[in-house]
Amino acid sequence: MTQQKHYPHHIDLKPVMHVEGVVRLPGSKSISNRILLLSALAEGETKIVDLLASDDTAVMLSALTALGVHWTQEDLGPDAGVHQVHRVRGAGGAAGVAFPNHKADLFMGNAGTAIRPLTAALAVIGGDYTLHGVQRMHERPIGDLVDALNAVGAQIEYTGNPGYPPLHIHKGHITAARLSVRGDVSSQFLTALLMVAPLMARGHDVTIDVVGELISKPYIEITLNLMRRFGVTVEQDGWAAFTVRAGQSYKSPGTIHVEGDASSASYFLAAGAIAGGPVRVEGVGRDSIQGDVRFAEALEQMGARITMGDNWIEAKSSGPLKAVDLDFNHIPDAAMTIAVAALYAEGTTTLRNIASWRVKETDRIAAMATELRKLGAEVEEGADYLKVTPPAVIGTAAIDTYDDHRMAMCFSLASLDGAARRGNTIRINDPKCVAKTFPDYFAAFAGIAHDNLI
Ligand SMILES: O=C(O)C1=C[C@@H](OP(=O)(O)O)[C@@H](O)[C@H](O)C1
Ligand SMILES: C=C(OP(=O)(O)O)C(=O)O
Repeated sequence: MTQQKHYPHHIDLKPVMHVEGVVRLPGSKSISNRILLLSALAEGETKIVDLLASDDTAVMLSALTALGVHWTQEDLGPDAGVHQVHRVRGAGGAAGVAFPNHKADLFMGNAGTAIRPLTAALAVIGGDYTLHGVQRMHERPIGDLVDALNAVGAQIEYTGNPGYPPLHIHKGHITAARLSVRGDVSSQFLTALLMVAPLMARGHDVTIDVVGELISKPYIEITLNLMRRFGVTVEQDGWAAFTVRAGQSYKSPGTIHVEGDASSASYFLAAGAIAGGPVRVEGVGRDSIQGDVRFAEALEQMGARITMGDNWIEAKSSGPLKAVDLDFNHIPDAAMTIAVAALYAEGTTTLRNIASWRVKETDRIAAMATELRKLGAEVEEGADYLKVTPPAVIGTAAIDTYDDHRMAMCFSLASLDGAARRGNTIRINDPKCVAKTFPDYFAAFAGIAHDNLI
């Protein structure tokens, strides 16, 4: 993959006495992969500024190449790294969307934002496609999406275990005007169907009904917002039904800019809240379309001082953090950062309504509980919750990361010196997993870390 850095087998983080500084965030994963697919489905060429460069976007770009979609990355010479520019030539037109290659084998790594929407797009467009990923991808559910599509005439077959990738997509025939999909395992299934609804709404409206409680709702807002930028509006009946009127199709917006990643912001903001600050992240703020900016509210409830502009957020400490007891269904990714920040809070922090953690990069409830306990925390783990009571002083430990970028990034925070609860030397095993969304994470973390104890 293009983003491989030369990472060692492990990284040892010395105790950090103080954090301060400004971090320019990498592009949002959720926005990047949505924009790439929408650009490919649209009519016209889209210029994308500041696309995330990471494993998850690399697999999406490779898939577009395999499908025959033409895209380029501009060589900006000395400006490279300041602003990234990609151009994608859309495969949409008056006759619908036609990818040049009708047969392809697509490796999707462990990118949910790639495999789920692409499965829907390829099932609707039709062809002879196989989609597969890393071993963990083959343990992450996709059955609700496949059921929704096959029920209306798609031809998607499981070539491994039923309900999971790998998949083989054959040419189906979808004419239905109404589909239904479960919303309680992953919101990405609804996102996938929404993104392809205009491809189905040829000559008739298409309505998608959501069965069961929809989780991770702010990600649906990102989907709807970006569809609008590409010229398609969706009528919403609460969170229960979504209708795309007949005759709409995606058109390139010309140039589109990718915001900084709000989930990636959470580690730096938490660092500022724990160990002095101020730490400012640039690239997300009040104007963001990402639900994870609401991480700042949770941090504020823990006692951090937060300030926000249109395109930046800043966090600093204001005395010891306090424990919180909150529902984190709306911010499942950034919520992991709260679980580690809880090491520095007075009292027991409870994270509720996080069952989806169990089907992400790893079983994140189990992994989080195991690794927090290594540092001396008392942890109670339930089917959909976690309770974290911090130790008096954080222990030293080698943290296993389970090929989960967020485990590696979150646990870097345990090296911080926060209030009376001194951080410690922390070994992060297999740190290269951060390449899924943030290949330069440890360099960015080192950039705000000061007065490291040798
Ligand atoms: O649509 C998206 O971009 C995402 C949705 C969320 O997944 P779930 O809907 O499975 O919770 C989130 O955890 C993931 O990192 C990105
Ligand atoms: C759950 C995540 O990823 P994915 O997009 O693969 O679901 C994540 O990035 O935390």
